[in-house]
Amino acid sequence: MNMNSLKGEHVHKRNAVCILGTGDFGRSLGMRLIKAGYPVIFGSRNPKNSALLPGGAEVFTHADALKRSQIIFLAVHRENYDFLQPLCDLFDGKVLVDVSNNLKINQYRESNAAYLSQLVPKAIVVKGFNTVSAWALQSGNLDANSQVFVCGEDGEAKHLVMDIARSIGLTPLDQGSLLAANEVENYPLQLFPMWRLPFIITAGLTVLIYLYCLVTDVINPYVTKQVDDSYRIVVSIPNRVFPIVSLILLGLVYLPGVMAAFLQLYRGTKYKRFPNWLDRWMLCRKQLGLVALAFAFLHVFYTLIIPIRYSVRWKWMQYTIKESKKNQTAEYNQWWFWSVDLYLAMGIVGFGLFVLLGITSLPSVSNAVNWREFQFVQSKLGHVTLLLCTAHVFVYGSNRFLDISRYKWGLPLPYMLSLVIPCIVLVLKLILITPCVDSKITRIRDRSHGRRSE
Ligand SMILES: NC(=O)C1=CN([C@@H]2O[C@H](COP(=O)(O)OP(=O)(O)OC[C@H]3O[C@@H](n4cnc5c(N)ncnc54)[C@H](OP(=O)(O)O)[C@@H]3O)[C@@H](O)[C@H]2O)C=CC1
Ligand SMILES: [Cu+2]
Repeated sequence: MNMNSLKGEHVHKRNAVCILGTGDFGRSLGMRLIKAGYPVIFGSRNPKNSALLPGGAEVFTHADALKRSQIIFLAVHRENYDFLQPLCDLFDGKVLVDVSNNLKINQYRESNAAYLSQLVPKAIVVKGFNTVSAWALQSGNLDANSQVFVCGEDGEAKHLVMDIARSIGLTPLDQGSLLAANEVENYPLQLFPMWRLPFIITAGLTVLIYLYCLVTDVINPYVTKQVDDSYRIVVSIPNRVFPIVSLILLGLVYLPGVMAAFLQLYRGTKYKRFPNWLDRWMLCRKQLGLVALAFAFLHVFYTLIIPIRYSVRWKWMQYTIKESKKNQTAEYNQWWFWSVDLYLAMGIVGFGLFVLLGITSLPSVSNAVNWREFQFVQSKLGHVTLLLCTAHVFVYGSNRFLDISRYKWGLPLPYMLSLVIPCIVLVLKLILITPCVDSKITRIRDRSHGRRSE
């Protein structure tokens, strides 16, 4: 009749979940599970001493709790696992989830989950949930870090655990067999794991290109002509480095996607794992994109201040004085007007789309759009952004190349390097969207689907 009775019915459909250990993690997980409608049964060394447990949960001794449920979360530190040995027979055919973390990377020879499955051979051990903190579970603050890695030998057991994860608002990711547990356990101990590669690439590119420009723009004029152009260190050179690095990074965001599509095309199936490096690269695309966006922002700000820079105004003044002394005006150059407006416009629109891409990658926004919308924005719009930004840089540079008198040997090398990866991506993408190749890919994906449902 009313909502409560409906909810009550819903609750009855959920299977009871047992949690061994009433510490921080056990309690937080129990609270979330109860909110999601699961009956929760705690197993504790002191069942009477349980004032802090979430309301609605029941507490028993370990043995009694185990008898009441088919799925068990073990919220106890690895060092204390031996209490399970006498209870071994109660685990027969049950799913046992290992959520434990260690204090150091590779602290033990075998993963905690492997150790557990030796200790309790009758249980079906699944590793998971160790990447969420008790605090995040309790506060419901899962937006930023809702990913949980799950691995185990038994597919059905894994699905059960992944369903539970989903029902409490987490995003489970299947990592394969229990052999992956080592990696899954090391993950939370790494500092910014997804950011490491993007950070190294960005820092490397930035330093190299900066140094190159330093040599060509400051050191070379000083040594050969005794001209002191050292003021370029603070604005001119950074404003060349930022767009170049940004464009290279944006290219690197979309390169693994097109490479993966070609790999599928070559293999004729999409159900074969990608090589490890490609997987890793794909996983840090978002971070690469966000760094690229930050650099694009810097480029925009540095460009906006150009008119108020004293060095620039001084040069304009000198130019005007020179022209008036010669009593002549510069020629009216339509091509020049057009190309400057063109690259500025492409830069603005490209930057606008880039910001849009950044916004849609925020978890709170991507949760609000459905999968197709997200795919559309990130892939279609992403490649259009890349196209516009590449064109922006290309037209900007060709301006200088066509006018040989402005040609400096400092500009071309980093500039041309910045165009290489984006152009490769765009050409490959162009091939991929031609009707003939596109239909081939669709066929591969459809055929794979068919095979899977057989
Ligand atoms: N805290 C966190 O944010 C996270 C924790 N984890 C993992 O969850 C597990 C539990 O962590 P956490 O809750 O923080 O730890 P706590 O120390 O808060 O709780 C551990 C619980 O284990 C039980 N316990 C302790 N010693 C023994 C023993 N000798 N024999 C049997 N049971 C024992 C106790 O429950 P009782 O008194 O009821 O028997 C105790 O409350 C760990 O493996 C940890 O790595 C994973 C991700 C995040
Ligand atoms: Cu620019």
